[in-house]
Amino acid sequence: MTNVLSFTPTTPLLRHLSVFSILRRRHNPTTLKSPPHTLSQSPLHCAPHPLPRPSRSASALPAPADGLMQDAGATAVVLAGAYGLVLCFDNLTQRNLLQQNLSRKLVHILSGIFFMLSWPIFSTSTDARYFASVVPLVNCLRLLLHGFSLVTNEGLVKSVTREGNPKELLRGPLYYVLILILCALVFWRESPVGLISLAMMCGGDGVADIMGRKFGSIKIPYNPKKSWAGSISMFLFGFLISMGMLYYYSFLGYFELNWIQTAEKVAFVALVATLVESLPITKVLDDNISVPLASMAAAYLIFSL
Ligand SMILES: C/C(=C\COP(=O)(O)O)CCC[C@H](C)CCC[C@H](C)CCCC(C)C
Ligand SMILES: Nc1ccn([C@@H]2O[C@H](COP(=O)(O)OP(=O)(O)O)[C@@H](O)[C@H]2O)c(=O)n1
Repeated sequence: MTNVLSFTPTTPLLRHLSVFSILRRRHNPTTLKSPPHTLSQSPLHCAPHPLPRPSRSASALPAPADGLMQDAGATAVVLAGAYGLVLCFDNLTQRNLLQQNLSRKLVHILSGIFFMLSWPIFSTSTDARYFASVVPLVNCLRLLLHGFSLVTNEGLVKSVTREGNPKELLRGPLYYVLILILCALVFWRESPVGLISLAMMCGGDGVADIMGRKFGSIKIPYNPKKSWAGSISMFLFGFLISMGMLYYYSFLGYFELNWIQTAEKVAFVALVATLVESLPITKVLDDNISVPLASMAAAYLIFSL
């Protein structure tokens, strides 16, 4: 199998791989007629492996309806997961088993990571990304309703804000879900750019807060609100979670990676994200916007080389 990380925008958006068709392919070696493509590079789209059309029994639904059912079900499952995650941390915070700040950060870290992990359960349809984007969109509406106090939900506010002020929902958390929507729609499962950017925002920035608050006695010279411990954690966890996510998608057959090159490129993106996160610009630009956007730009450039 050619071991190259490569993507191409020229190949039309062929049928995307879903975890089921990949597992079917993996466990049915006879269908793997030829090694996957080696493609020219571009960071926007990878042409999925040539997939044989799955054989369908006479009683099976026609492909579009089948995909529609799968995407509708996946959307319901991920929506329930999102609601359950926040409810779980709400309970832990309400029972004072978890500090509010830590609860918010764990929701920050886990929401995006679980969201990315869920993408392969959606169908191979080119519309699957729109179904997946419904989840952060529903949460966006939820944050708006609660942020403007049109609806009250103590638990959500307590598990997702710093001081328990509903208006806080209209900043960090809202930008966070908007970035989830952007990455799902623009990059989806086809490109490492979205996965790496979300890993930096969720894993890197989230862990930086936890480690920085706990061990951040030595501050960064140009930003006394940030610390070396926080920034080093941002780099390390942003890198590790990005690589882990790329390995997950590689295992499922979405990417073929040259791991040495990929590690070097992801390290570069993690460095850029860490530098941006350390800047004293939070009052002007929330780091749930600056970190993922800087990561997208850096990842797009470095994966184009
Ligand atoms: C607390 C959050 C952001 C705050 O960021 P910061 O200001 O501390 O830098 C995250 C808010 C998460 C949101 C309420 C729920 C998002 C759920 C997500 C769209 C889907 C998760 C699905 C998965 C299966 C659990
Ligand atoms: N690089 C970093 C990031 C955060 N932190 C610590 O984490 C706290 C919250 O960081 P932040 O303002 O970036 O929080 P969010 O905007 O990510 O919620 C900071 O006030 C620091 O105590 C750090 O020490 N070093």
